[in-house]
Amino acid sequence: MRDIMTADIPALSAGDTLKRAVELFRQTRLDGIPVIDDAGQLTGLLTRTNLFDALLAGSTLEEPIDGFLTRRVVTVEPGAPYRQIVETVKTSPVGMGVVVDRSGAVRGVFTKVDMIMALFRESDLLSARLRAIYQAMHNGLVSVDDAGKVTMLNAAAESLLGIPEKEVLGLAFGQVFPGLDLHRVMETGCVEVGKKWEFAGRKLLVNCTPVLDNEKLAGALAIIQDLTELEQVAVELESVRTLQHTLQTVLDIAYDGIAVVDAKGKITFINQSMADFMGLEPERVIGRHITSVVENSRLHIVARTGIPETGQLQQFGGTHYVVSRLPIVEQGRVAGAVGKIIFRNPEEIKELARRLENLENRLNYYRKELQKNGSGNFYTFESIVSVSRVMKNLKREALQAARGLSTIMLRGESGTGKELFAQAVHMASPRRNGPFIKVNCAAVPEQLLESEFFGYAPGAFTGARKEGKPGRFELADGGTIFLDEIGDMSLGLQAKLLRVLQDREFDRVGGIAPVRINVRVVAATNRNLEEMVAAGEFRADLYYRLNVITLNIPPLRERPEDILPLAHCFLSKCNSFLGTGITGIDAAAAAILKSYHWPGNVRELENVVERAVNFATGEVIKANDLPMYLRRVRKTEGEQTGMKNSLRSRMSETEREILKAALEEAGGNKTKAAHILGISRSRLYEKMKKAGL
Ligand SMILES: Nc1ncnc2c1ncn2[C@@H]1O[C@H](COP(=O)(O)OP(=O)(O)OP(=O)(O)O)[C@@H](O)[C@H]1O
Repeated sequence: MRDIMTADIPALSAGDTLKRAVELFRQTRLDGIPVIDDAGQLTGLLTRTNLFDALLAGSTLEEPIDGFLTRRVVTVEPGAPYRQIVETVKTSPVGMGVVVDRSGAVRGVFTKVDMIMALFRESDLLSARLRAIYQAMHNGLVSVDDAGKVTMLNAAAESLLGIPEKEVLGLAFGQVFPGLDLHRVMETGCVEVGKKWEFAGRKLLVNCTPVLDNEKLAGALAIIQDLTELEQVAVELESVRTLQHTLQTVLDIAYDGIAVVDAKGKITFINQSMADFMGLEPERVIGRHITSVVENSRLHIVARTGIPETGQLQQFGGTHYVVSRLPIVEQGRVAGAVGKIIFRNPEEIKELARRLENLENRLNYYRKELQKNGSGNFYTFESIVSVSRVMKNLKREALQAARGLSTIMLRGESGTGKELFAQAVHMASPRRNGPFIKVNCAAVPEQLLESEFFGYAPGAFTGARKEGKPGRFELADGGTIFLDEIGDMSLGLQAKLLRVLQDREFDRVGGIAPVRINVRVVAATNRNLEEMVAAGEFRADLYYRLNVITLNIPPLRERPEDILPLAHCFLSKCNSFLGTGITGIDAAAAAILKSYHWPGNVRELENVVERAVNFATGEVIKANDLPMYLRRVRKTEGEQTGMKNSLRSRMSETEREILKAALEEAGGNKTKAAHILGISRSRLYEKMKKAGL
C-alpha cells in the first residue's frame, strides 16, 4: 500500500467551512478529503459529491462542512497487501479509500488511478518474470493467441526449430510449423502430452496445452523437447549401465579384495572377494564407515589426504597381507579411495602350480595303487604301522582270527584303519588267493543294495542285463567279503544277510534256485551297535551272528606312541608320490602332532602330513607347516594343564576346541571342516551336537 497510495494530502476538520473545502479540492484534485478531529483521528470524508449536494441545498460557503460529511469511510493500513487493496477499491462507494495507521492517524489516500498505475507495474513485473522463465527453460516453448497466431518463441524453441522468433511472430502456427496440430487443443481445451513431431530434421516430443482466461480460450502453448537428445541420453545411460555391470563382474571375479569408499570414508563398493574375506554380504557393508568393518583400515585417511599408499603390509586376523590404497580424484578433488588386498602373490601362484603338479603325481600314484590292488596287492599285518602295545596285541589277535573261518567284526572310530585290518585278515587267511570284495553299505543306494549284494537272475526286471548279474557275495565266493559301515544297512537287508550267514546261501533277485557260496565275512562299523539293537534299528540275531570275533581298533589318541611312526610312514609315502624330499619332522612339529587329540584318527594324521609336505619350505616339517587349528589346540591344552578336570571332561573339552578350530579354519564350511579332520560330515555333525556347537 505504501508504494501505491497518495501521501502528503491536506485534511479538513469538522469546523472548517465549505469555502475551505472548495479551495482544497481545487488544489489537490482529489475526489475526497479526509476529515480529522483535534487528535488527528479520522472522523469522516468529504467527497466532491458531498460538496455539490451542500451547495445545491442552498448552503453558503461560510457554513461548516460538519453536516455534509460521509461518515462510513473505507480504510486500509499502510502495510495492506495488493490483493486486499484491489478488493477494498472494488467495494468502496466512492472509489477511493483512506490509509490509516494503527494509531488511527491519516497517512494518505488511495484512488483508482493509484490502483491502475500499480496494476501496470505489477503486470510489467509479471511479464518480465515470465519471459525470464521462458527464456531460461531447457525445453522449447511456442505460444499462440486465440487466433492461432504465433506470439512467442523462447530461445530453446528458436534453436530446436531453427527459426528466430522475430521471423514468425504474428504468423499462423500451422503455416510456419506444419505437422503439429495445435488447433485441436484450442478446440477441445484439453491438454495433449507426448505428441511426436518431426521438424527441421529433428525428432521432437511435444506437450500442448490451452491457455484459458476466465474459462475463455486465450491461446495455446507448445512445450517441445528434443527426442534425439533423450534417446541419446537413454543410449548413454544403457552403455553406462552395461559398463558398470561389466566392471562389477570383472571386479567380482578378481582374486584380490577390492573396496571403494567415498570422501567421508563410507563404503560405496566391495567386490565378492573382499566380502568373502570380511565374511559379510556386500549389501550389508555398503554405506557403513570402513573402520566399522575393518578396524585398522586407513582407506578413509587416503580418501581425505589424497596421498596414495601402495604395497603396504596390513594385518587381518593375525595374518599380514599386502595392501594398496589409491585416492579417487574427480576434477581435481579427492572424491574417495579404492583399497586392494592382494591375497595371492606370484610366490603363492608358483606354490599353487607346485601343488597342482603334486596332485598329478598323487593321482598317478593312486592309479598305480589301484591297479596293484586289482591284482590282489593288499595291506598285510606287516604293513599296518604300529609300535604301541595295544596295537601289537590287536594284530596278534587278528592274525589268529584270520586263520579260522569265523565272521570278524571290526569296531573303531572312523579313520582308525578298519579296512586295513580287513585286508590284512584276508591276506593272512587261507583264502588269500581268493577274491577280496568290499561293499560299503552306506554308499550303495537302498533300492540297489539287494541286487548289489545278491545279484539278479536273467530278465529279472526291466532294464536288467539279459544275462543277469552276479552279486558281491557271488563274486566273493572262495574269498572274503568286507561289509563296511554295516550299521547303516536297512532292517530288510539285515534279515537277508542273516540268512547268508546262517545257511551260506541266498536267492538272486528274480532267481528261482538258491545260490550256495563259501565266503568269509568281515564286517566293520564305527556306530554303537548295542545302542542300535536297543533302539530296534539293528537286528539282535544278526548282531550276535556278526559278533563272533570282535576286534576293537583303538582311536589314535589312545595310542600316542603310534603317531610319529605313522607320520614318518606317511611322510615317505608323500615324498614318493609328490616327488618331494622332506627328510623328517622337527621337534616342535613332532610335539604338536603328539599332543593333538586326532578326532579323525590316522586318516586325519595322513591328511595333516600330506598338507605339511605341501606347505613345507625347508627340508623338514616345522611347526609352521602344520595347520593353524592344530597349533592353536595345543596351546589351549597347555593352558589347561593346571585344571583338575577328569580325563573324560578334558578330552571332550579338547575335542570341542579342535572342532571349533577346524570349523574356523574352514570358514564355517562343514564339508571342509570334516575333510580337515578326516571324518565324515555326519560324524562331524554328531560331534558338533555332542559338543553343543
Ligand atoms: N596303522 C596304519 N598304518 C598305515 N596306515 C594306516 C594305518 N591305520 C590307518 N591308516 C591309513 O588311514 C586311512 C584310514 O584307514 P581306513 O580307511 O582303514 O579306516 P577306517 O577305520 O576303515 O575308516 P572309516 O570307518 O571311515 O571307513 C587309510 O588311508 C589308511 O591307509
